[in-house]
Amino acid sequence: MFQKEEMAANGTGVTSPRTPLKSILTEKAKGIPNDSAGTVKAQTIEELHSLQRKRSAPNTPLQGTAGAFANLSEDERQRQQLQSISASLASLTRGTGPKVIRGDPGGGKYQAVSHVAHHHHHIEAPVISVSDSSLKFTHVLYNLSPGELYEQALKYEKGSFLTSTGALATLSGAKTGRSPRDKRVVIDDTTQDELWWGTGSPNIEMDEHTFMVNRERAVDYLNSLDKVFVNDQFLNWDPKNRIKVRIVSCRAYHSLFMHNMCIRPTPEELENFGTPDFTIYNAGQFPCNRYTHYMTSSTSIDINLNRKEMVILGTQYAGEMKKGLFSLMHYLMPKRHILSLHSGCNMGKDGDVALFFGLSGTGKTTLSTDHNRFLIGDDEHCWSDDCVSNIEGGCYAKCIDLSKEKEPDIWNAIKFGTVLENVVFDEHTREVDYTDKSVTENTRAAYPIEFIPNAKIPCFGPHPKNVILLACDAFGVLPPVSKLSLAQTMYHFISGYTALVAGTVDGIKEPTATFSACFGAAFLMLHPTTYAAMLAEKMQKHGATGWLVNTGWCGGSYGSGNRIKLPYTRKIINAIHSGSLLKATYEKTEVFGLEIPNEIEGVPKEILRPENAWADKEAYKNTLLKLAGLFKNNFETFTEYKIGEDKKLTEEILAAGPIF
Ligand SMILES: Nc1ncnc2c1ncn2[C@@H]1O[C@H](COP(=O)(O)OP(=O)(O)O)[C@@H](O)[C@H]1O
Ligand SMILES: C=C(OP(=O)(O)O)C(=O)O
Ligand SMILES: [Ca+2]
Ligand SMILES: [Mn+2]
Repeated sequence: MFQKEEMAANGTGVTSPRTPLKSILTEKAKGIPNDSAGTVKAQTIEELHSLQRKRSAPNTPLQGTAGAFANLSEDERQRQQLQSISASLASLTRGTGPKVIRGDPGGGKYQAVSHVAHHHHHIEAPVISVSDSSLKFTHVLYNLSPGELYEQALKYEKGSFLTSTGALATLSGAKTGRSPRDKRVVIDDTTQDELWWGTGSPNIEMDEHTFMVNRERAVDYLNSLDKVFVNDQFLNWDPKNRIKVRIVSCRAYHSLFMHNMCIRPTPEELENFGTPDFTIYNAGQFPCNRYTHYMTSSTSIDINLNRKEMVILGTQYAGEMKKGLFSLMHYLMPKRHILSLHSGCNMGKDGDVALFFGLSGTGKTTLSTDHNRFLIGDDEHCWSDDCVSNIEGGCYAKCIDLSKEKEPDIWNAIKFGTVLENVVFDEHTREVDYTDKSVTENTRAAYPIEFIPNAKIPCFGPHPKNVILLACDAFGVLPPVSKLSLAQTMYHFISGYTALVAGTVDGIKEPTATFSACFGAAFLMLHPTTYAAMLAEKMQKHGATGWLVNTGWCGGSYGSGNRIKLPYTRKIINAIHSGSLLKATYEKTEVFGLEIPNEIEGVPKEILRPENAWADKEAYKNTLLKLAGLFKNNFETFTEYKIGEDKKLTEEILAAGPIF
């Protein structure tokens, strides 16, 4: 247990008061009044420095003997917390192993506390490194604050820098995006029947034993380190359906990223945190063993629903943690009859809520972050019988070509506390060049949602009125906006289309169509029709209107046309929110059968109808038919499925695709 003498011996406890030395006055100084207020109370330099940092619970462990009563319970709390963390990190196949103690090995500001119940004396951190892992100590940096994490990153992690606006610039290493091919899900008696496997599914199977092999590898790696970061946080703002998550990681960057992205507990909530519902072991700096069964590269992201654990090896891209937890929610929430959504969400002053679905880069974050509306969340939500709630506590915005004029709220959110991934900055001024793609095109900013001035906190709201499906159509044939019937909404939701221009190689780049069921197949755990049926039911019940918005090209495909200007898309979105677009007159398009409004205030009439915007009408028609064919091929896999109990709706959905 924790003992006072040992604390004093460690240099951080109380020392016996010394008699201050008498000051010597020189002849010269005699005329100058003694400014007693300018003398510090500290007796030593260490003490002086310790005064600089005000103690606070719960992130900074208590030092000294302030408040005997509070101290006791704090010790006990810390002991329990450490027991829980070391249980998390225990090797499950060996009797002995590294021990977890609290604090930073290098900092000296943290107090080492022995957690091992049967050790009644304090054990000091080893001075020499020992090869016997049972003698090894791993320090836990538990729920550190952004300031503490900045210091850790700047001091120990190469590639960490302060930018001119106070953000923490980091590098995610070799991987600058997710590795969906390296994702594995444990197949067991339960998941075999419950989950979506096979063609089109993101869930590639792995057996329980292999999961344990990777888990052991991750845990051993984490335990071999001098320190690990532990975040205990929440998912889902709906208090009835909150999930407790623990993230064990090796980098301050990862800890700060999750601090920003998950919901941050209050000190009281942290005190009563208890056992997490799910734990991530992020040993991303360390590769998996490619000779292990099921491994096809040195990266592996493994989910075990039965053990409520996720293991990350061989990738430091922080988005894996965020989207791994999203996959978990896609499993847990439908079990509670709650629909999990890959969407942004915001609310107007009158309480009208809109959802923004779309694949990566289509505008969920950009368009849900709207200065005239309250932001509920930018990427992951739950729709229950009571409300729509954000799963996360932060946003993850793309930064490529970010401009202050077009996206002021995101721009201003990039300040102290924000993690800026893989951006390039001026070595001297530390000003970020958002146009620079030298590291990657997928540059990102992760910030707490309250960095957006009009965030709706707590992040939930009433049932949605509008469901906006975003597609960045690089073919340039989908209209900038169309109103959808329920069947059309379901057809496009299940299709999950977008077409981006991949790569930055010189020469002409063909747009490539991507179809991703429910606008996020990569994160689905159950068959897409499960989610689709729930969406249809909810939209019907609450009378929500579906819209298809093309945030991509118009007047031609990528190369000849241009991307629709963001201010125009914002005007379109405003007309949806205000209800004015619902009252417009419409005309139906051929092939896709989409209802296009005849006019929208502030948007040039000629861009509303794609064929009018294209100079080459024949090229337009050919491109349109090409895309329609791609839609048809993609939907083939779904034609055998029923969507919910409503047979009529299923038939309507099948008929709601392109006809040619
Ligand atoms: N018309 C437009 N509508 C939406 N986004 C646009 C438009 N034109 C350009 N963009 C850019 O496209 C990107 C959309 O990315 P983002 O909102 O992060 O997508 P998501 O959150 O869906 O992954 C942003 O960089 C944004 O500036
Ligand atoms: C973080 C991601 O989300 P998005 O690109 O949709 O913002 C991702 O897909 O890796
Ligand atoms: Ca996403
Ligand atoms: Mn986004």
